[in-house]
Amino acid sequence: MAGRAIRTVTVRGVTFGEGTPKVIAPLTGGSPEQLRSQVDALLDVRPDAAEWRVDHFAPLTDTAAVTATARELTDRLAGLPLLFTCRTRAEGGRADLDDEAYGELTTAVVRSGHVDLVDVEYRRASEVVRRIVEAAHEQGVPVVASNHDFSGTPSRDEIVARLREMQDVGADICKIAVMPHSAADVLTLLDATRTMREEYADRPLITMAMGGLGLVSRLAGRVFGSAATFGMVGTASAPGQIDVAELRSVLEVLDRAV
Ligand SMILES: O=C1C[C@@](O)(C(=O)O)C[C@@H](O)[C@@H]1O
Repeated sequence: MAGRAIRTVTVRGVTFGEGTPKVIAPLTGGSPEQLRSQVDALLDVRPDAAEWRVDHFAPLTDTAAVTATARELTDRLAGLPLLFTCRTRAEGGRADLDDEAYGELTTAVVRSGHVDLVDVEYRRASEVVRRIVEAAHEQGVPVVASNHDFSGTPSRDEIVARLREMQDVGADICKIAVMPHSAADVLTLLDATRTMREEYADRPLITMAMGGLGLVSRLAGRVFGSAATFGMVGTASAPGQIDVAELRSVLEVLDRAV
């Protein structure tokens, strides 16, 4: 698609920002055992990357346990990139952490060297965001800045403004998820993605409208400018995700046509 030249992001041989949108599969296990069996299921369908949604993990505040588990997951994923995500309640996740605790956990895991990419909710306290981004970049870990609106869909200009703010805080990839209540909302998300990609983005974007109405936005990244899409292996981490295998086959159909 048309657009500005962007700085692609490559981790473990997977490049975000060129070619077919990359498929990321979430791991939502509550214990190391559950996570192990999710990884095994995920390896069978080979997404491009895995996301550890640590907010589903029971000993969330035990940094040593989280870090040890990150290491185990990375080993077990056998070369598949791992995105570390602590999704707070404010953004639709389960982590009941204040901004300081969120920052401490995320920074510690990044510094451990056991994750390949890190999600940072860019609307947490600016000092906390700055510290995580700095730690990640010192460690050579690309930052996926994120924002989620589970209640509705902001205007096109507001979505674009948020994605630009993410670039300003030093994100390497900028991600936004919104909840549509109409087909017009889905179009708003897609138009914001296209506008950002064509006019302002100098790095990869990941965007989606959630829920059944928004599913089309999870499939059409190649056309509108989203570099990745989340697909599930058994358990979804957000409404509207479909199975990795189905997702891949639709992406391939679209890819052949574009
Ligand atoms: O940010 C996102 C996107 C997401 O919310 C989705 O809608 O697919 C799923 C989350 O696990 C991930 O962290």
